[in-house]
Amino acid sequence: MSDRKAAALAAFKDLARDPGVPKPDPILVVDGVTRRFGGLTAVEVAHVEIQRGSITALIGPNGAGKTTFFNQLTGFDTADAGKWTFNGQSMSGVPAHRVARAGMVRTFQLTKALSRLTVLENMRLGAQHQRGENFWRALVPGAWRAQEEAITEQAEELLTRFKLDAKRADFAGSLSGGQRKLLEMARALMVKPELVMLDEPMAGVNPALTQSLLGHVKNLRDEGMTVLFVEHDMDMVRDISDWVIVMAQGAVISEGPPDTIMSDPRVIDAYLGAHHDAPLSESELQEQLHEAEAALEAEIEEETQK
Ligand SMILES: Nc1ncnc2c1ncn2[C@@H]1O[C@H](COP(=O)(O)OP(=O)(O)OP(=O)(O)O)[C@@H](O)[C@H]1O
Repeated sequence: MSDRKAAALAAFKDLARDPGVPKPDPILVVDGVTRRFGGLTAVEVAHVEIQRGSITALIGPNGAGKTTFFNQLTGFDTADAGKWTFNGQSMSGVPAHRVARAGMVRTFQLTKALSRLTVLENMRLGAQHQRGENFWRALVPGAWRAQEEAITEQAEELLTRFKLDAKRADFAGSLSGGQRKLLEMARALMVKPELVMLDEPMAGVNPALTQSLLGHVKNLRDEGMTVLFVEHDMDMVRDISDWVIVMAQGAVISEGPPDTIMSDPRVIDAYLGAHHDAPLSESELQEQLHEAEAALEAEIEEETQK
């Protein structure tokens, strides 16, 4: 186990499993964030803290509000109410590019427009907000060029690390599902973030690339970054997260370690209540089937005894 993993686990060791439980050293603190779409309250998070230097998974049934919450925190969506701080600095209402510049960045799925750019161009775009203001650009072209070169150099380094260097001149749209995920992660690192927020990092990834992607996510923590990710794949959640936060119907309903979180009755209720997309592994599914069969048999027996 890496030192950082051990430190992260030590930080969570004695924490209560309550929604909103305070963390020893939070990098992100959220209070009273709500988002309504017409009559629907998509997000209603009373309080939540993300521990610095850890990998935290955000899980919950479809429509629980995870993506909306991510979008609010990173400035891509507005909140109807609420406050949140990153490193003690208020981020409520701050636009996305400034949130990223402050060190909090989220990954994005490749849009159509980005697919038509090359891999290297995508990386360079990731650094967009690092650039000097246009004013200085006009006045000091030499300095600008030096910065451009530094950005390209950083992009090349990251592409090598993510084994995408051979693809640098290819259109991003030609990459496989897993390579796209690697590019999304590499692009986010262009701003040298402290907190990396990953939206479904394993979605659409071929099993051959799974381990490599998991390794990259763990590396982020081992290099001192904090990772918060939304994911439906419970095997991945168990494999890499130090702590799990569960959302349902917009609110945080439970928190806890990955190996026990799914046995929390509040979590079971939330997933069963959602009637779809329960994040069950094969063995859990089997167990649930057995339980249902046993219950049915007991019921039949009861009926026949009447
Ligand atoms: N722009 C929007 N306009 C109207 N309703 C929206 C909008 N965005 C999200 N919603 C609704 O808000 C709720 C939360 O959606 P959200 O996508 O945040 O959930 P999620 O937990 O990320 O779900 P999934 O796991 O399926 O991605 C859903 O009921 C969704 O239909």
